[in-house]
Amino acid sequence: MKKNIVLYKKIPQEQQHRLAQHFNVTAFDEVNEENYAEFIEALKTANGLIGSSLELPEKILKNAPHLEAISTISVGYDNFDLAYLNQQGIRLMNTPNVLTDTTADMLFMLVLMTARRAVELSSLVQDGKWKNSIGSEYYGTDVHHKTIGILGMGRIGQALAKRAFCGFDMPVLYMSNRPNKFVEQHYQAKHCSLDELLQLADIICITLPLTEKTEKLISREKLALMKKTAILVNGARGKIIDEAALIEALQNNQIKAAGLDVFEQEPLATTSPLLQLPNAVLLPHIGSATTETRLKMVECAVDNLIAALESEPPISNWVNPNVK
Ligand SMILES: NC(=O)C1=CN([C@@H]2O[C@H](COP(=O)(O)OP(=O)(O)OC[C@H]3O[C@@H](n4cnc5c(N)ncnc54)[C@H](OP(=O)(O)O)[C@@H]3O)[C@@H](O)[C@H]2O)C=CC1
Ligand SMILES: O=CC(=O)O
Repeated sequence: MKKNIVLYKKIPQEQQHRLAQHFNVTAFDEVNEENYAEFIEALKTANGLIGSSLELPEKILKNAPHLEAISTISVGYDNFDLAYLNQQGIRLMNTPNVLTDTTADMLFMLVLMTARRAVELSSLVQDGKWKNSIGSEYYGTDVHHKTIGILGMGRIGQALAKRAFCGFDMPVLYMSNRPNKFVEQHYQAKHCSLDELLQLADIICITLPLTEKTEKLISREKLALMKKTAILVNGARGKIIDEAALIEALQNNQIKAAGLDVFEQEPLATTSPLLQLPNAVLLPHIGSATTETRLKMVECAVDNLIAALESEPPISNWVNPNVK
């Protein structure tokens, strides 16, 4: 007999068809206020879940007493309570690797956009305000040969270090749980403490996961350590930065600029002071958002769910393999 699964994201037809060959699928393009009760009802018989961009804490998953596996279409899994999943014996799978290069490309784009003031200057053209050759008040900052500081030297951190060192001749500093021989040998990267990195780097990029240890890691005190000319780029999770403190630092020109793909609350509120700041470049969480990569992520997540519900371990991309 087929197992029951709930799909809570719109995915390509072909991939939904693959799921339907293996499972009874209850599908939601997204979960919202209107279909929330229906979603909770579907959880009651669900053996598996697949989707992304939804907080699924214990109080929601309690409605799913038969749940065996969750396949998230993302590499990050901070929207789940891992301790609860472990306690309940629920397998969690994610989609690492397939999005690494695309996310690193986006991060480097955000570095360049922020340093070269791309949004601000593009709007001059679009608003018909480009009348003369631009003056020094609009000059940007060089990126090549500047020191990049990377927080978290995992898959995306390494791909970013490669772009910075090989493409832009940038000395690389990094902060990670442990030294990484590969980046030290190939990109001459130097392992340092968080405080050292914040004091020395010209461009600081966050590629850490959101955990209890990294939440608000970039606090008011840490922002105060950065150079006045520093650029801060976050392509990981918004809650790693104290956003109110960052807004103040940008308003007071305590640091030069920030490039943000992620925010404490998403979508960003239309009342956020960040929207008024010319020295903030804001993107709507698009790290992996290319047609090719999003398709690979869905394919990977579908494979993961089929394996999690139909195979014996070892299973790829298993976040909590301690759960049998
Ligand atoms: N903007 C977007 O659209 C996207 C955002 N992301 C975000 O990027 C994050 C990173 O992805 P990825 O590179 O694949 O993940 P990885 O797990 O490969 O890399 C994370 C790195 O951070 C290190 N780390 C974790 N906690 C700490 C800490 N407290 N101090 C220092 N280092 C730490 C890890 O070390 P160790 O292995 O020792 O724990 C690891 O090296 C994801 O978790 C996700 O949140 C990812 C894709 C797209
Ligand atoms: O934010 C995206 C992810 O894959 O994690």
